[in-house]
Amino acid sequence: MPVRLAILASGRGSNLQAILDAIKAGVLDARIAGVFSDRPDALALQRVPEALRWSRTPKSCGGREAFDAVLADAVAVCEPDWVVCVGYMRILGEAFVQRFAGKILNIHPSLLPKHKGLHTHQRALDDGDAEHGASLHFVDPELDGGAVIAQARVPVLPNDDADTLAARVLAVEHPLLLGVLQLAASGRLAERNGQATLDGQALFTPLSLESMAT
Ligand SMILES: Nc1nc2c(c(=O)[nH]1)N[C@@H](CN(C=O)c1ccc(C(=O)N[C@@H](CCC(=O)O)C(=O)O)cc1)CN2
Ligand SMILES: NCC(=O)N[C@@H]1O[C@H](COP(=O)([O-])[O-])[C@@H](O)[C@H]1O
Repeated sequence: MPVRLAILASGRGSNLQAILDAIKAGVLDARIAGVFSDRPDALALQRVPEALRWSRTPKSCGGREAFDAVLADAVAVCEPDWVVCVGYMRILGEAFVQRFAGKILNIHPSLLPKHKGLHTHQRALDDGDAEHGASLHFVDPELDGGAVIAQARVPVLPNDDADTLAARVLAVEHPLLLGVLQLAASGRLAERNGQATLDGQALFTPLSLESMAT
């Protein structure tokens, strides 16, 4: 039975497109139950049929807390097995996180716990990091503080700027996301007591792209 994915996105949706392509290719046993955005103009919304799109602005809902509640109700309607944040640029409130506890995943463009938050590529450059990358983690109320499931690493090159580095990271985000979603779809992934577990065993170090490929 395909797992039901509720997608939260605020932007162009290349990670969503990677999910759609994997489903179509038959390599991800999942279906998109809905795409939810805080930005009605998000290109991610255009990647799915209109019936799967939902968008409101926090302002139209009367502020952040009210928006989170309306969003949670809308996500609940599609009865997701997993809620997947792919470039969703709003911090989810505690009530939302608790309502979907253990089911919310996020892809973050840094090697957590380094560079939580925004502008991660420029910060990696500013810090002179030799490598950078992406993390796939469970979402908890703390921003980018949830248990890390998997990471993909890329070198920082001498002539990099934030855009070239972001492009190199994005290229590994897609396989990282799909590798973790395949584990989720096969029932092997879970969050227990704030820890990521695979086949019931706690993950003390994040999975790598290579380890998920085998
Ligand atoms: N409770 C949580 N919510 C979210 C998490 C999380 O780990 N815990 N991850 C984020 C995604 N994210 C980084 O991966 C992230 C999203 C948004 C922000 C942020 O500072 N947003 C600002 C608004 C920014 C804007 O409008 O452009 C804000 O919400 O005030 C930082 C990191 C998804 N949610
Ligand atoms: N803090 C969250 C964050 O910055 N997420 C990042 O937004 C981009 C979305 O790209 P996409 O819309 O092409 O999938 C991705 O690089 C993702 O890591």
